[in-house]
Amino acid sequence: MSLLDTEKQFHLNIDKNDVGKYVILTGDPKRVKTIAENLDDAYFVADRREFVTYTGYLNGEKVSVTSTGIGGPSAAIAVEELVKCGCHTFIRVGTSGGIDLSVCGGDLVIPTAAIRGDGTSYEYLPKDYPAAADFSVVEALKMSADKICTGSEGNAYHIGVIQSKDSFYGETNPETMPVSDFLEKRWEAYRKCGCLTSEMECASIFSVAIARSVRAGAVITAIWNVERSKNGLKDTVCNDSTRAIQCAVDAMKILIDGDRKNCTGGGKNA
Ligand SMILES: O=P(O)(O)O[C@H]1O[C@H](CO)[C@@H](O)[C@H]1O
Ligand SMILES: O=c1cc[nH]c(=O)[nH]1
Repeated sequence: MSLLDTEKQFHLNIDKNDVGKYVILTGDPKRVKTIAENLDDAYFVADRREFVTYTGYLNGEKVSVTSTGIGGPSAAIAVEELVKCGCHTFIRVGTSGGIDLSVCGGDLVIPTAAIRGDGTSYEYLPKDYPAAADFSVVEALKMSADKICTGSEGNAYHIGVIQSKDSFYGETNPETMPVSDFLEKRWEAYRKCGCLTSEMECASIFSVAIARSVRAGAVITAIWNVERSKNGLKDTVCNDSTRAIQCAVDAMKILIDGDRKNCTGGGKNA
């Protein structure tokens, strides 16, 4: 008998009765309650380490919200333990720093894939395998972003490749690092390739999802874009996740309804 054989998952302190099969993930534990307020009849489930979980309902289906903490290792643990509890569909709601000049502070970014600048994904996938988001999740997020962003005074949304990395300050203060040359050249190459924005969990989350045959996608708010100010463009700072949360919630409803219509239990192998 090991500590891992208990009914409750070792880190998240949840079991399969505590969570729905559909889960919204987010980095910040304090964002979980705010997201859960968008579910019907949401209730608190567990709070251990960086992992806070609430459960409620969308369109009558049980849906959970769980925080992953910052970075790939803890995000991978969250997805692993949720999959062990039967979860098969994940949408990450996150924040990021814009890279492509078209991305303004407050814009939404829906990744099709994440550059694997994390360490965790290398313990899951071969090094040349892409950390791609699940297409049906991307499609559902695009449908909801179309509705949220069309005709609104607010910000645009973008779909494409993003960067995941392990060091926040390696992104924001690369010039202070002994490896500044490497970091700055790499960032510039990503920018030239059209990489949209930079965050810290998608590559690991998508990689675990691929390895475990479940679906994962993300909607990320770019809270600023230093490339814009460097290039003489206006750089607005907007750290408001309201639209990303709405986009994720609406997309989850689309996925739930789609699974019901197709008479599948959801998930990749359904
Ligand atoms: O807002 P969250 O989801 O935490 O995402 C971003 O914010 C954190 C860094 O400030 C990293 O976790 C990064 O991925
Ligand atoms: O610039 C940013 C902002 C949020 N999160 C990141 O990882 N980078």
